[in-house]
Amino acid sequence: MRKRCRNVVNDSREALHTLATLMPQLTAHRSLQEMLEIVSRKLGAALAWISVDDESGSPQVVSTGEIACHSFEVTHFLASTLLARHARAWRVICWKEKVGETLFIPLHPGYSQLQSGVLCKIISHDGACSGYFFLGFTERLNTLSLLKPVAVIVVDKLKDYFAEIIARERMAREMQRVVTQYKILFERAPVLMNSFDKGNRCVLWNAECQKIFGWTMAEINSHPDPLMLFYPDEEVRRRMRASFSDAPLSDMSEWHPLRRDGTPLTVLWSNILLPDRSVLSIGLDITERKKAEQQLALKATTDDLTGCLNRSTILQELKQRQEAGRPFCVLMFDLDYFKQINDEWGHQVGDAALVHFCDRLRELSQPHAALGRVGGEEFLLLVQGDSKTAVVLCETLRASLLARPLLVGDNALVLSFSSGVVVVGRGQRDSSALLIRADKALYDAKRSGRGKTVISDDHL
Ligand SMILES: Nc1nc2c(ncn2[C@@H]2O[C@H](COP(=O)(O)OP(=O)(O)OP(=O)(O)O)[C@@H](O)[C@H]2O)c(=O)[nH]1
Repeated sequence: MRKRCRNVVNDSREALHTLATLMPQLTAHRSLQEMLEIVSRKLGAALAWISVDDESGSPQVVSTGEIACHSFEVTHFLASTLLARHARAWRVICWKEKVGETLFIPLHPGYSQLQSGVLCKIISHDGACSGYFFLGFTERLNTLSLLKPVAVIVVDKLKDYFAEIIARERMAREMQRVVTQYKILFERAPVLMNSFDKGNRCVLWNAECQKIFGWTMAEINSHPDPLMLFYPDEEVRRRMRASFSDAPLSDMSEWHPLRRDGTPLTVLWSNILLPDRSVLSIGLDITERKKAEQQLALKATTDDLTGCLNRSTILQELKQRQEAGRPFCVLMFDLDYFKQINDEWGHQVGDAALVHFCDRLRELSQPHAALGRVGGEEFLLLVQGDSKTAVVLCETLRASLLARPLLVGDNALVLSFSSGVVVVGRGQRDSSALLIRADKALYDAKRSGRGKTVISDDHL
């Protein structure tokens, strides 16, 4: 066995000297482990431990010295001493010899080595926590007659600090538990969480951020201004920085940051300014939801076959343009002999003819024109301009349908249409009257032989 170097207290002068040098070192700033090591070293103990009752029911044991001691042995040892029964704030038991036989099982190396010991029960002033403090020696206690009073004085001093140290260590463990919980929460939560310090360095970038944006934290921090990766536009970055608020989650606003592959996302962000001027951002990626909403909205307003606005949407658009008060033209189109196309070529070719007609018309229309399907083969077009604009458009469309007929196998179908035009002046707000006029002009075009455009000359 290794030769031990001890500083065992063996006369009164030495005891006093030990106490005098030990006491100033016992301060509440130290951890239990540090306290234990100092006391055990100073008093020459081969084993020292502190056992603190825990809320969990199993005592927390801190030990030091050459002989290993485990909480299992401590629990059994304490039970055998019956010290737990004593309600006094502290109490001491001394073993003059063979304490190892009480503390350890026969196979344990400490069984025969440990001869004497001092066990103290300590209850804090407020009774909130209790614990045990043990010092074990390889020498017999009757040769160390001064050890007990020294241990008693030390324990009395320690008692004052125990509650404080234990509470502090519990608090530290609790803090650690909370920090671990938050770390797991930040890391695994299915929401975007990131944080940038006041120097614009990324200090938190959770798994969801990495998954959605595609950047790792190291990649982000390799950029001089990480925000640029997500918002290349300077003005957007300025607005983003202005949105940092110290009111958490009060206003989640919609942003369109870029992913690593350059595709835009739709994210609801709440950017919380923390007291140290760092920013914690919590976000929800609503890109897919937004797309689905847009698709639903599109479906609700467009005609599935031709992609034009549907009947209710084009009529609503007509109303809005009338209310805006600016002059415009209404063109009502109807394909000629469409029934024959269906009958001769089948319904699918009829559908293709409708799509072909709308595609040609869209190509020729102004960017702000509105095209809607109001019936089977009947369409409404709203354009800026006068009757001349409308007539030119109709003629150009006829030329386009002639130049680019609908191809059905080897056959080329030239689509013909009739149209009625109404010029809408300021103050004409009755859309039903306007549609009646357009319909009448269209009917006149049909009656006069089809393939024509008639301008309504009625006045409201
Ligand atoms: N393929 C196809 N046909 C449609 C659709 N909607 C309506 N139709 C057909 O369009 C035809 C319209 O016939 P009519 O109102 O007689 O019109 P037309 O044959 O063009 O005659 P005129 O307008 O007088 O020149 C009907 O046969 C409808 O079944 C559609 O979505 N697809």
